[in-house]
Amino acid sequence: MTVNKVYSIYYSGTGTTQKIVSFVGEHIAKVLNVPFEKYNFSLPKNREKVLEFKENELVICGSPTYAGRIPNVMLPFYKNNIKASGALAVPIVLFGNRNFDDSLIELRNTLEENGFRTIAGAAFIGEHAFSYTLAAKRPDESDMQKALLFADKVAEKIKNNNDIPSEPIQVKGNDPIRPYYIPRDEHEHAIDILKVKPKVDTSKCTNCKTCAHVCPLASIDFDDITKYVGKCIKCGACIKKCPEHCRYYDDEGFLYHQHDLEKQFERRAEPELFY
Ligand SMILES: Cc1cc2nc3c(=O)[nH]c(=O)nc-3n(C[C@H](O)[C@H](O)[C@H](O)COP(=O)(O)O)c2cc1C
Repeated sequence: MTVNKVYSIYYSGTGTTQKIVSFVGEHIAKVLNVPFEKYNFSLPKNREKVLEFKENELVICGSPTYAGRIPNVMLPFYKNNIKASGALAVPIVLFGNRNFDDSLIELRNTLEENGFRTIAGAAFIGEHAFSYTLAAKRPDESDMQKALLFADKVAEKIKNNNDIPSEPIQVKGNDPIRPYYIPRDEHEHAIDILKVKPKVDTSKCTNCKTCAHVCPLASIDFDDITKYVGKCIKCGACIKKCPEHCRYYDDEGFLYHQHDLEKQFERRAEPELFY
């Protein structure tokens, strides 16, 4: 099997998926001495086309873990717009130090259903979109070392033709895939964060409109950035990319869940690599 081009494609609200998936793709391309291209479909205008990959191409495809799965609003793009006729693929998920549950296996299955042959997979850890302390500043130096090792293993596998099995890569996760993870309060009652949206501290806002530009669902009103014209998926892009740090959550249930995650999942989760 020869690979003549490597792609990194991803949705990434706060940039952690982008960091790992770009690095892995770029490194593999370097080792194989072939061209490399990135495709970021975080913004709606980049989710309009169908991407088709040929047999001699390798796609490193990334997604953050949301509620233990691929983000449900992005799933249609993963399912319908990333197609292949025998191209190789490597699914990678980024999770916020709790668990990646079934997100990796869901991404693997989706790629296989779309005509890819998955040859490796990985789950890395990224600073949690809801928090500045949970997995703070990850992926860090140690994670990048593991990403390097992983990229080398994938490149090696491609170079040694015989290592490419006909079966999908075995990864951790349940199949059939479990329902979305539900946050719960101290009485085990479900916390509904669906309608929660960040607020704006207008005393700090300079109206630069970064938040409106980076929203993956284009849900922030350009004329009045305190207003929403669509759904909020709480991806954290508007909060973490605001240069003045003026967007925040004040919903009681959401804050309970955030603090609960920070308390319960303080331990350091490590990347899991499958190759
Ligand atoms: C709506 C939502 C749900 C999430 N659910 C999980 C989860 O189930 N498990 C987990 O460990 N992290 C979870 N996270 C954290 C993200 O997986 C983590 O922040 C990831 O690094 C985000 O990737 P990005 O920077 O590419 O957007 C969730 C984040 C969001 C926004």
